[in-house]
Amino acid sequence: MLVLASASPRRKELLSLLVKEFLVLPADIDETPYENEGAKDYVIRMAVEKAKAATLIYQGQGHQDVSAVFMASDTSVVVDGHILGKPSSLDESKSMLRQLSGRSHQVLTSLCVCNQAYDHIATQCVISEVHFRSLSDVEITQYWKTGEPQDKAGSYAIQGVGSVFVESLVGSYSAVVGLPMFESAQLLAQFGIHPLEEKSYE
Ligand SMILES: Cc1cn([C@H]2C[C@H](O)[C@@H](COP(=O)(O)OP(=O)(O)OP(=O)(O)O)O2)c(=O)[nH]c1=O
Repeated sequence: MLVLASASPRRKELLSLLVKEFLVLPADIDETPYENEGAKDYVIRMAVEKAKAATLIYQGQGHQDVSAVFMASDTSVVVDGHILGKPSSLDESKSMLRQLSGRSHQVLTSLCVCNQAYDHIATQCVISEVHFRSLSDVEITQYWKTGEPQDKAGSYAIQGVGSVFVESLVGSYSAVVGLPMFESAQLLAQFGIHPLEEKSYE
């Protein structure tokens, strides 16, 4: 059984394109970066912690499948070395989007796939470069009212209305949305999960 350690509907939707059956177990972890922690180290640590937390929940639920595979991811927006998570207020959203206005930023999405014994842990970090046009304060406030920025890293969604801010993207679109498809397939293959070889597609 594959277990997706995530509360993100985007991740569930994207993974369902690769794997027909999997269990979703959201893992609640402390997402505070360590002091001076680099963005790449941070997103990888987050994915590993989410995956490990899911193994504990899985075992606590009494599942007996020792061959279960766990997968988790983390997406952060990085500008001038600052990690932007999800905004908790309009003020925070304004501050984030003003920082992103009229320039480029990076979106880092990590992946962790592991087994229950943790003797096989595969990780990866996908970095994409996104360029925003200049944003006015009025549209930032209007955007907040759409409800879209609230649960998104950096306070925007490239797959939603936020797409009107995005002048260009160099990298992986699916990674920015929350789950890098190419890299996910590669890591899952290390654990014997091969999307296009599943019999259910025949
Ligand atoms: C930049 C960007 C982020 N996002 C989302 C992806 C992630 O769901 C979210 C970043 O927060 P995360 O902490 O990576 O994920 P999450 O809390 O939503 O889910 P979980 O930790 O349980 O897996 O922002 C978009 O949907 N579109 C975008 O363009």
